[in-house]
Amino acid sequence: MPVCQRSVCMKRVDAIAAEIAQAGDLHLQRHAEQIIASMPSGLMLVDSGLRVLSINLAMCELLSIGDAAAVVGMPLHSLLDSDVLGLRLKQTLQSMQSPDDFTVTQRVSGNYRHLEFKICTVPAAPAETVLLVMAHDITDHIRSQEELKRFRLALDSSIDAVYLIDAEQLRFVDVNETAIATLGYSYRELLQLGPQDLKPDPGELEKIQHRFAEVIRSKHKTGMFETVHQRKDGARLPVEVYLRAIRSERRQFLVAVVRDITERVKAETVLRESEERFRVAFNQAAVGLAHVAPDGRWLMVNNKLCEIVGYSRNELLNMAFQDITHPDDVVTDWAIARRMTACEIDEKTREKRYRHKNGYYIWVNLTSSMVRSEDGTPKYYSTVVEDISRRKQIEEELLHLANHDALTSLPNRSLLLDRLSQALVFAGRSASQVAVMLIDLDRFKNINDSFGHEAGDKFIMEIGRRLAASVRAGDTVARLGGDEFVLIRPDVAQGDAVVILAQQIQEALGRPLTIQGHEFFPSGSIGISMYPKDGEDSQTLLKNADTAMYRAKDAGRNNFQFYAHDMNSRALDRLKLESGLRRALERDEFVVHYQPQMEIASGEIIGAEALLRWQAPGQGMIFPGDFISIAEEAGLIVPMGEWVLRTACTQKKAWHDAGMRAPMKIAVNLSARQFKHQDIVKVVSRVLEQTGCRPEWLELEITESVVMDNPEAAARTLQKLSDMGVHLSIDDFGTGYSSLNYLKRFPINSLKIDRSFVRDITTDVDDAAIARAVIALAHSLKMTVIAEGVESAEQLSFLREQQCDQMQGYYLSRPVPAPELEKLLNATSQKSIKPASGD
Ligand SMILES: Nc1nc2c(ncn2[C@@H]2O[C@H](COP(=O)(O)O[C@H]3[C@@H](O)[C@H](n4cnc5c(=O)[nH]c(N)nc54)O[C@@H]3COP(=O)(O)O)[C@@H](O)[C@H]2O)c(=O)[nH]1
Repeated sequence: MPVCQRSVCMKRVDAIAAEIAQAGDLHLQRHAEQIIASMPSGLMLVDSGLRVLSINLAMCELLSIGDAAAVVGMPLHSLLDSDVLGLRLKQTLQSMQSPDDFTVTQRVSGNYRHLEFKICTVPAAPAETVLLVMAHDITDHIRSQEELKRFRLALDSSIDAVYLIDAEQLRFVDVNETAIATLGYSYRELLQLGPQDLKPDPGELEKIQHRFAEVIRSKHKTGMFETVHQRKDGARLPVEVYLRAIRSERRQFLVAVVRDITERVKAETVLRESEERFRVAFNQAAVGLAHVAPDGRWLMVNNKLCEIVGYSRNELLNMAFQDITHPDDVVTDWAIARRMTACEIDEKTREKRYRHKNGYYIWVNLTSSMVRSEDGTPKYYSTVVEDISRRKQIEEELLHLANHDALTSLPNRSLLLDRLSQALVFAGRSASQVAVMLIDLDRFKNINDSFGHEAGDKFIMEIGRRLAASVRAGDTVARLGGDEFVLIRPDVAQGDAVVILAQQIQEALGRPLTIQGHEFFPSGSIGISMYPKDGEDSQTLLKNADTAMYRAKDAGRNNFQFYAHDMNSRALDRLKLESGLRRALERDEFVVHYQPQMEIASGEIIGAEALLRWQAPGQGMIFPGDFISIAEEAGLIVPMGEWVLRTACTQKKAWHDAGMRAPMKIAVNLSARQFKHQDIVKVVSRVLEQTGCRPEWLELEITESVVMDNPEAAARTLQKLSDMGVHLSIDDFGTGYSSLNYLKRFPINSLKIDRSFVRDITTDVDDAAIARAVIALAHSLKMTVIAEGVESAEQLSFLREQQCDQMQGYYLSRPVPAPELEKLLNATSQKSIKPASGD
């Protein structure tokens, strides 16, 4: 029952008692009984013996009495669990004064009920004292009081300060114990204050009003912010405030739950300071530092790393590590990354290369480890980068010093032996030869003795330069000391190549040399040993080359000697052949023979190939197979080739002018060296002009390797020749690169099926298939196709069946001198081809 309602009832108990007293005889007073019965509160009259005189229904309900009449006259204690009421009634009878209200707990139907009792004497009954007992059920009231107490206790126990704020007055209406403890004000003091009084900073009132208004207007009526409160003692207190707007009794309140965040702010400050310290240390570290994402992107880089790789921070943060890593190192980096991701390794240190922004590579020593989130997911690689370019450079310089001769910078003995053993291993596997040349300068001691060591050093340095310039990539020139040099040529196919090399070395050494105003004519004695013939290990080969070198010295210096005698005689033969070739042009010892070419369908001779022969005095006819390669290597092919071209063009013009039966075109072979080292376009146009031969009468035969060496340059040259009207043919087709791509790009008129395919064309299915394919290919590219080396009717018949356009070979005629070709043309019926005589 609410407090006010109870007090109304309790006031009325006196009035009721007075009313009853005025009625006179209590026992018979019907009026008094009526009054009691009609009251909503529990009422009963008790006599001085504490027996029930009268009881109303409300009291019966409170005491759980079923029949009111049955209890009249019964002692009061039989109706109640507690004897508190009895005691109070006795005290009242003794003192004749009404006691204060008191509460009795009565068990009713298994539940406890709290009853508030009021006792009053009925003053108008002198003969016998009668007491009026009034009771109310205050169980609900007590329960809600307890709930309120519990709630208050909970509120006061909260670690957060809680304020109930009157939003209009901006005053605290209530606060909890924590608020009191936190701020240092008493409860009363706080109720005199408002939220603005807790703010140390000026202008806070407006801010608070504004913020409160926002929360009140907001949909969820809540808000949260951080601020600083000031305690009573002036200390500042960082807080986090959760606000909720509530309305009660038509007034607007705000509940503020305020959490002290001093520790959190301290922790954040510590963290911020720590991060700042880390940032400064990270950026100013003397080594490069970075965080790299699992996909390789740079996430964080310090100043030193930027300095090492030459990129700005922003540039790097838009790149990945692989963008600036040497291609050879990227694979290793990813392999390590994979192992780290799989937790196989925690950390890895390695040396690798980054490409500096300026394009050059730098060596770094890199240590990386993986940083993972709490659940183990890879977050980033933490990387430490140290620039070791200088160290690497020093290492390289030391390595160079350890392996090279200080005067000439050529490899020294140690590196020479290393290279030689590598060359021997390779040659052993590929069944090739290795040449070891020991070069000893002739009379070098005289230079040293006569002109001093400075001149001697300059002399040696120049010789070293000349030797190094005379060799090709893959060769090694080393200085053993003094005036001794060694040259290694790996992968030698033929001994002839070594002879040429020895000649080149002699030539290079022999060029006059001026030092300190004196002219010298250097020369060297060269000893040559060959792997595997003259030894299978480095020491033996060097020893034998040394022996051969002494033989060269004995033979009068300035010459070369092979360790194996048969090589010397072969070298001698080759040298003889070469010097013979050099004189052959001047001495007019070359002749050109012509081999006719026939159109298969018509049997008509439509062309002839010009083929060079050498009539060396006393040696009979020498065929190109024996001298063309030497002429190529010695560079003699260029004047020889031009001579053949001129001779063939002159012959063709002569046949034409004489009105004779003659082949329509003359085919001339062009060597690779001619094609590359001569302005062949100029040579051909000059020869055509000088001889009067028409361009369409001339066909130039080139091999696949000639054009494939430098396809771009070859395409330009061939186009110019083709534009002149000269025919172009690919010789020995199928034996070289056979790149079909160039066939489309070059202005080629015909393909020549190599005679190695024609030889077994009727017996070997593969050769037959190749021939068929070449014919089909040529036709599809609108080229004519000619088969060379046709020696039999069967071969010709096969080619005819396959619609090969032309043929050339002994079956028609061997290459013959011009007059014989003329005879052949005149004598032979062009429809009935018979083998003809020739060389
Ligand atoms: N750069 C130059 N190369 C030239 C020149 N003259 C010739 N050569 C090249 O020398 C190679 C050998 O030529 P040769 O000894 O003259 O042989 C040619 C023919 O005699 C031979 N041939 C022709 N028909 C047959 C045959 O039925 N059977 C058979 N066994 N041999 C035959 O083929 C050679 C022609 O070949 P090709 O040039 O490929 O058409 C040779 O590679 C010549 O090219 C020159 O002046 N400059």
